[in-house]
Amino acid sequence: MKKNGKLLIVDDNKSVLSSLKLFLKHHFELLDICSNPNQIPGLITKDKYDVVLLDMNFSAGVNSGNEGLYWLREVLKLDASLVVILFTAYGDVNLAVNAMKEGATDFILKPWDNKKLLATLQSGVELHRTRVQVEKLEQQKNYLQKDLNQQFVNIIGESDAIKEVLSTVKKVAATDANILILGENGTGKELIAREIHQLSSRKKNIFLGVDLGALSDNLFESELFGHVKGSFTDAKEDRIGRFQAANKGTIFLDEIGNLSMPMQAKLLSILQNRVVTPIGSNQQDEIDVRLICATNANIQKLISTDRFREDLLYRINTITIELPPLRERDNDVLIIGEYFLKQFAQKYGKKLPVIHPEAKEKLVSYSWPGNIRELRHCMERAIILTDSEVLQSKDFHLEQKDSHVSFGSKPMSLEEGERVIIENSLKRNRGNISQVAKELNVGRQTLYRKIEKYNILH
Ligand SMILES: Nc1ncnc2c1ncn2[C@@H]1O[C@H](COP(=O)(O)OP(=O)(O)OP(=O)(O)O)[C@@H](O)[C@H]1O
Repeated sequence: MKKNGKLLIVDDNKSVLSSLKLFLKHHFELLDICSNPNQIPGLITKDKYDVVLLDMNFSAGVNSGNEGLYWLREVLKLDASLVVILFTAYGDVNLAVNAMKEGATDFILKPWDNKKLLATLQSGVELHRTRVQVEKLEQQKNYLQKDLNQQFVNIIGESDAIKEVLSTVKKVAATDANILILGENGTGKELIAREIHQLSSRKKNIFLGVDLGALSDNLFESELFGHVKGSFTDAKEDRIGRFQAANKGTIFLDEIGNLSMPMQAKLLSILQNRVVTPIGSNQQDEIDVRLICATNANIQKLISTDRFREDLLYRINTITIELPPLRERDNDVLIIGEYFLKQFAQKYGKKLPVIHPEAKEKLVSYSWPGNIRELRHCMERAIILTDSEVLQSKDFHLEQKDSHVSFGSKPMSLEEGERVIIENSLKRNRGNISQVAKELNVGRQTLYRKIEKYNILH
């Protein structure tokens, strides 16, 4: 017979306790007994039991049932989802009705019938499991609701660079491999993460994004793993973490490079053990999530300066996808720009303007430090402000400072200049040494020597 359910029996009559234990221990996976109700607060923690079978009268000679009602309230304060079944030799209908109003689920009279008692306790276990499931689904729904408010966006672009990314996305989506997406701000890392989820077998389940950059160390654990009511001052109610909410789906951890070392250790242990423990609970929740991480930081540099754990990197980067900056995506600036123009013209009820060839040149030669997000804002602003059918250069307000080339106005030595040139060329050619050597017209060996000399990470 399969044992199912976790039960606590509280009764001051020790012989009642031992005969119940003898009979019920074959049916329940956990069975605790207690003859002193004052021990209840020490015994109950969130989700430890499914059902509490609670005597109504404890002090000798008192049989008003008031003690039972008092302890019923205390039990429910400790875990509101618990199923409490009251147990009394002096039961009457009024007492039963009062107890049910206070949150008891059922009532059993002594002397009891074993078969009936067992059936009542077993349905109590089912009821508790359903309550917990409903609670989780309710919170998952809240997360989903937030996600539904996100607009669905097509991935636009015809450059070789983006085509290559999309072909990798198709290959890896079907697997459950952990993926690390690298790329500057606004290059579409989240969009790509969503696409991977959409193309995976998990697409019917939740995609949950977490901006780690916005989470303090204090919030990290409770947001990701959940907490039980009262485990810290602001924990006003039980709450599931994002890992539990994303169960069977995909979790997207953005800005992973911003995670502090202690939090990296916590994340690593979760990924190794595939279980999370909410703060204040001693129950572990198994997690089945696909992990996609993203960062705009140079992870190798963070590792070499002891700011990122190498073992964590190996856990999260089974596959790495690098998103090229917009300036390296050939004509995509115009293709994506015109797509946004059309979108915003519709949104603001304007006639779709065309872009003057000179303005097109300006858009193509601009370095787009904020990438596609900046392009989107730029197009929105142009549509809002223009009354003309042709958009001129002046209609696009571009940040003139070219952040890519970091030759500032302050004096610089020849060597410093050389270093900046090499770094920029490496960025442009995404670390491809042969292309950089060709572009700078030096031999590969010379280039390697200089990279070493200037301690350039690539
Ligand atoms: N190829 C694309 N086609 C259409 N829209 C895109 C494309 N790539 C990105 N976008 C849009 O650009 C904006 C920025 O994209 P996203 O938020 O995915 O970038 P990110 O790299 O995750 O940014 P951050 O590093 O700041 O978190 C979003 O509005 C997104 O919908």
